[in-house]
Amino acid sequence: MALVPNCSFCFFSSRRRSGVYTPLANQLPKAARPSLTSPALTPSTNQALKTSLGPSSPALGISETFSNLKKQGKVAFIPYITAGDPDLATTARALKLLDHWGADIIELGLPYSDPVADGPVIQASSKRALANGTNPRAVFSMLKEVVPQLSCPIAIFSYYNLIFVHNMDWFLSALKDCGVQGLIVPDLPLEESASLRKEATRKNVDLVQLTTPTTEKHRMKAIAEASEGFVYLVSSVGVTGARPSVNLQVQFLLEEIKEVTTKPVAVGFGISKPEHVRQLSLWGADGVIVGSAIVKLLGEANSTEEGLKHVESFMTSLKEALP
Ligand SMILES: O=P(O)(O)OC[C@@H](O)[C@@H](O)c1c[nH]c2ccccc12
Repeated sequence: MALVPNCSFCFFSSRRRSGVYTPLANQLPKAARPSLTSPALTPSTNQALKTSLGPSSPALGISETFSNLKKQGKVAFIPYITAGDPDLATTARALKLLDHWGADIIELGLPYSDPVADGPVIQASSKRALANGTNPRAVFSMLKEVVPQLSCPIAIFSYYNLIFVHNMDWFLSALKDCGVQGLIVPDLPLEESASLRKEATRKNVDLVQLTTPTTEKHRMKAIAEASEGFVYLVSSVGVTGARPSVNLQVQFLLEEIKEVTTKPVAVGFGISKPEHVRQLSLWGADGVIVGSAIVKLLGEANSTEEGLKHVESFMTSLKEALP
């Protein structure tokens, strides 16, 4: 199904029993974080470290992150994972490791029962997370503990219905309280986003807007003007999911969008190979967003350890292809 920003979806999510987030075991400052294979990540070491650690320096904002990277001639690497898949303790650990492995911004998805813009990999991931009771409250309580230890900003990814049923003011206050800096709502068309934009601005949360290959230029301009933090350029029509190659149209879409905005533009959908990220950076993308390929590695591994190790080597291969 094409992601059509000017079509509003109406979702009814079934309310879930409240998930519980157990306290995070491994709290390590960025500098002290060994790779996954190191024995240092044992509960007893982490417990000892836990008492001595204060919060790391607060993460930069999303816009600052992009401007710092631009000054260095670098492109932002933005991984997406689904919160609660396979559980929130693993998500807490994955956030810290993605940060340690060089994520510049992390997109954290709230699992939802009707993810119409998602392909099978993220749909399955959401299903697993919902099955273990993951819900926004549990995710936010996990983030309250983890965000102060990250050096990269977090952007929450949520379908609009989850915001609607939890009350917009509560939802955005909760984001602010746990230190989340951005929000991406793929099924909220620009024309229907005024109140959410107003609330997000009040709470100093960047509401990122999305533009697609089918977006008319005048509308692309309006979307870019309304977008905070960065503009999300969806690379291809259809749903999320790794693709063999990058849509060649993206080169022209990037040229077009850069004629109408100076805001950073990050490209997502289908990115899953080093040659994809290399090509996008040559075409002028300010960031690349990788979701399904990472979610698949995590979700299909025999164990969490194995999944995280696969993600580490996959992420390293993509980061090496970026300037
Ligand atoms: O999964 P992909 O093809 O790598 O695309 C990024 C995507 O996962 C993430 O940005 C995202 C997850 N669900 C979405 C729904 C719509 C737009 C974007 C998304």
